Amino acid sequence: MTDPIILAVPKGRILEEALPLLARVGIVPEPDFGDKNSRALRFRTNLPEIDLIRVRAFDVATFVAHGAAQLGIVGSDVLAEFDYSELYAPVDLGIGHCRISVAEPADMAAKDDPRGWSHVRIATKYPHITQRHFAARGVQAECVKLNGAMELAPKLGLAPRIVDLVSSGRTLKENGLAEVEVIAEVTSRLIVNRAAFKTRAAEVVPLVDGFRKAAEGAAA
Ligand SMILES: Nc1ncnc2c1ncn2[C@@H]1O[C@H](COP(=O)(O)OP(=O)(O)OP(=O)(O)O)[C@@H](O)[C@H]1O
Ligand SMILES: O=P(O)(O)OC[C@H]1O[C@H](OP(=O)(O)OP(=O)(O)O)[C@H](O)[C@@H]1O
Repeated sequence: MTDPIILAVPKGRILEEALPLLARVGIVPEPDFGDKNSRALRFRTNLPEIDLIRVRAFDVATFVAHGAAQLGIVGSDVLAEFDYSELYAPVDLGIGHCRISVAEPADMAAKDDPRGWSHVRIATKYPHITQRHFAARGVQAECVKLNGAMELAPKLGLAPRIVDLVSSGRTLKENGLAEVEVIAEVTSRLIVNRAAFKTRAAEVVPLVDGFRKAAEGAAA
């Protein structure tokens, strides 16, 4: 028997939105998969030819790019940050809606003009997106890499501005920050390892079609 196809799913907030989508594709994971207390990392499904792994959001792209998993579900923020050439992202799944934005303390934003910036210091989990965004208009971005809680950086003097994900805007507001520029809108994508798309086409192509139909059905 050939090895099962492995689908990598992020264990954070996308997981909840991914479960109904998987059901529409006809993939029902074993019960432990949705249980945040479970320590298991690899899970069987109702389909013997498909297993799921639950990994950190940024690691979904790494597992799939290296062919350790054939498919994955990942935010377009992660794809833009890594820009892996081994990945093909054929389906916008319409889940995980948010945006990636520049923010700064609300009192500073009230009198700031982003058009006047020539050099910015930014705390972020996304240094490549940040540098590309600012380089495109000739602004030099010096990034301090953090893995979370970016919102603390301005008040504590680590960096006056941040680049982070924003959805309701509540996290910014509760930390005295204001959004000053939207860099990009974000949704989650189905990603496929390019080599697997060719070598395991008989299994991968119907799955990609299944996800496309499930995403279109949810949007209709
Ligand atoms: N506020 C949000 N609203 C909607 N989608 C979001 C939001 N925050 C993050 N996402 C999406 O979910 C993905 C995972 O988010 P995030 O990195 O915050 O999760 P996490 O569980 O903290 O991940 P990790 O622990 O691996 O860093 C992001 O890459 C993004 O695509
Ligand atoms: O605009 P809001 O609706 O407040 O959402 C934005 C927050 O959501 C994400 O964090 P998450 O909750 O995933 O936690 P994390 O920073 O620990 O990853 C993001 O990093 C922001 O902090």
